[in-house]
Amino acid sequence: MDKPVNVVTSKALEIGYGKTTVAKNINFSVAAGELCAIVGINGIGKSTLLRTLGHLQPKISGEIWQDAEQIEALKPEALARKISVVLTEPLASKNLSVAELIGLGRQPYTNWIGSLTEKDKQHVQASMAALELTGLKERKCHELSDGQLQRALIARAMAQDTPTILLDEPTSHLDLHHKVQILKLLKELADNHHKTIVFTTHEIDLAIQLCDKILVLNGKSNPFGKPHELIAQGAFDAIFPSETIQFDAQSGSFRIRK
Ligand SMILES: Nc1ncnc2c1ncn2[C@@H]1O[C@H](COP(=O)(O)OP(=O)(O)OP(=O)(O)O)[C@@H](O)[C@H]1O
Repeated sequence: MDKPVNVVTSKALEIGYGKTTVAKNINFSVAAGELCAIVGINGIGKSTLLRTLGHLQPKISGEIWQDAEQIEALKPEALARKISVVLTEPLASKNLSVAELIGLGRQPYTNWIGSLTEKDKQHVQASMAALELTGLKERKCHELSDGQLQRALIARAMAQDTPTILLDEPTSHLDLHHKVQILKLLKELADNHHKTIVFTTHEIDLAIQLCDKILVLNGKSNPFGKPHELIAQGAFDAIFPSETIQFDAQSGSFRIRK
């Protein structure tokens, strides 16, 4: 059998700030074509983990691998061609047009002036088309709805053309329809464009329905696996206090305890 390609792996990973540990014992492996959600309660360390995986902050201990290389061994240019990161932070300039924002995704490939070649422009156009943004390409980013801006940020990551895409809460501030739309787009990017996609979310029910893999940060063992395996292990049962919310393994969703 062929070896899986573009695998992002963590082994005994410990994350945090300075000497303060936020989470440890994090072990997972996500391959090309797989969509993986990181879930867990507020403050458990989802965003910290995502930033650590993108090498935007240092780990405390353990290992993060992108295929056969540990990410600390990658030079910044090599990292920018392997991993794109979509964060929740506000944009530095919302005065950019949608096309300009997506064009920034080509920075790892452009010359020092940042001018786009024909190939770069083709990537920008393909990303715009995939995220259904072509009709909005002249719009300024401050004129977009939250859902449209989220799509533009994902298009920028797609234009960066990295095998791995990491996203921090790509569905926050969106209504249910647009949450599902974004998650289906991510699934489509993983399936049809063979990306390795890891994102943080509070939408556990949706992640169970749509993701190939889920990492549950729970402050202890941090179970990881396919949704049905995690359901069978009871990994979702103790995420929230049982006196308020119960996980229903039959439907794979949470129920309010009345
Ligand atoms: N820059 C920072 N310096 C020190 N501690 C931080 C910093 N950012 C976050 N923390 C702490 O790290 C812990 C994990 O925060 P993080 O944002 O990763 O959690 P999260 O699971 O993404 O939370 P949420 O679901 O609320 O977004 C929290 O206790 C938080 O206060």
